[in-house]
Amino acid sequence: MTGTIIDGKAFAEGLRQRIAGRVAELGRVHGVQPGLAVVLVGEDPASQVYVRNKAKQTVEAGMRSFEHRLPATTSEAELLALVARLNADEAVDGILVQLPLPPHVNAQKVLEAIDPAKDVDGFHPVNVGRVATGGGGLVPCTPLGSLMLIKSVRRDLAGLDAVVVGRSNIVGKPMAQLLLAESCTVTVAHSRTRDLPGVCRRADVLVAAVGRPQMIKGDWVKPGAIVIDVGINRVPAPELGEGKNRLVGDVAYAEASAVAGAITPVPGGVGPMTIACLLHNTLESCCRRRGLPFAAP
Ligand SMILES: Nc1nc2c(c(=O)[nH]1)N[C@@H](CN(C=O)c1ccc(C(=O)N[C@@H](CCC(=O)O)C(=O)O)cc1)CN2
Ligand SMILES: [Mg+2]
Repeated sequence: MTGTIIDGKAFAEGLRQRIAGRVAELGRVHGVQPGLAVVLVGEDPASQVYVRNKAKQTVEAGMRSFEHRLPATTSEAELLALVARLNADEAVDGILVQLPLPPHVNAQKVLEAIDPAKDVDGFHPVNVGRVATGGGGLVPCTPLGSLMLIKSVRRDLAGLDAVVVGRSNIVGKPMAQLLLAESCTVTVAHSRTRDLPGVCRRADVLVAAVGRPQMIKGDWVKPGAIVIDVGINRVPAPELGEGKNRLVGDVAYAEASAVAGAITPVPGGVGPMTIACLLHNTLESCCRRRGLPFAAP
């Protein structure tokens, strides 16, 4: 038996098309064009790819893209000054500072300097608090996309046992909040959890966000479970040629897909949803900032 493969690439493409339709309508009816500013500090190769893709998909959705590429030597004060300018810029509805930042910059301080109304990453404590209290804050993109994929295979999650492996501020903690809001019974597991395989085996919904290649084995998965793999790990792949790498998730996919009811692949699962949800949040912040109605696209 192989579980349903949840095609995040196709879902993200559909979502981006629906967003583009809404953006076109905003322009026609209200003369408004959402704008997203993305800030990249330094030359991290993966971050450069993500930022390029964000800018490309922003423009394809009909939004304005403002790219700010700064050298790795940029000081915290210079970065804070840029954030202040973007906060004040009426054409900018969303601000995203690509992570990771260089070690000499206090990332939390920079994230907290972003106007919560423009915080399309949903990392500002005001949005974290609103999401935790059900108050309609901007939701971090990866957990939001993961929830959309879960709900694409099962609408009603009430009463299900959900296990989130990983407790990061970016994925694990907000994911747990979203599943709790869906009336799941949520466990957040992490590196110090006792009997992690046993805890995972209880999960009707299992979200893996630990950053360890293929750590979650097939026999940790409850038969029929929905498995969401947030991991993006580059591992050596000598079979592809000398010095080559390939991407794997946090889940041992071949084993787990034989047991799961539905599972996301890596690549092509959660990853593409992250940028689609960034556009979703930019549309949402544009509408909310201007007092226009926003309904999920
Ligand atoms: N400010 C932020 N920084 C970072 C975030 C974030 O949400 N906000 N998330 C990650 C990186 N990220 C977006 O920034 C991201 C990661 C992965 C993908 C994606 O499409 N992955 C593909 C594979 C891509 C590849 O081949 O490398 C997939 O999984 O299919 C998009 C965006 C860290 N920083
Ligand atoms: Mg992400």
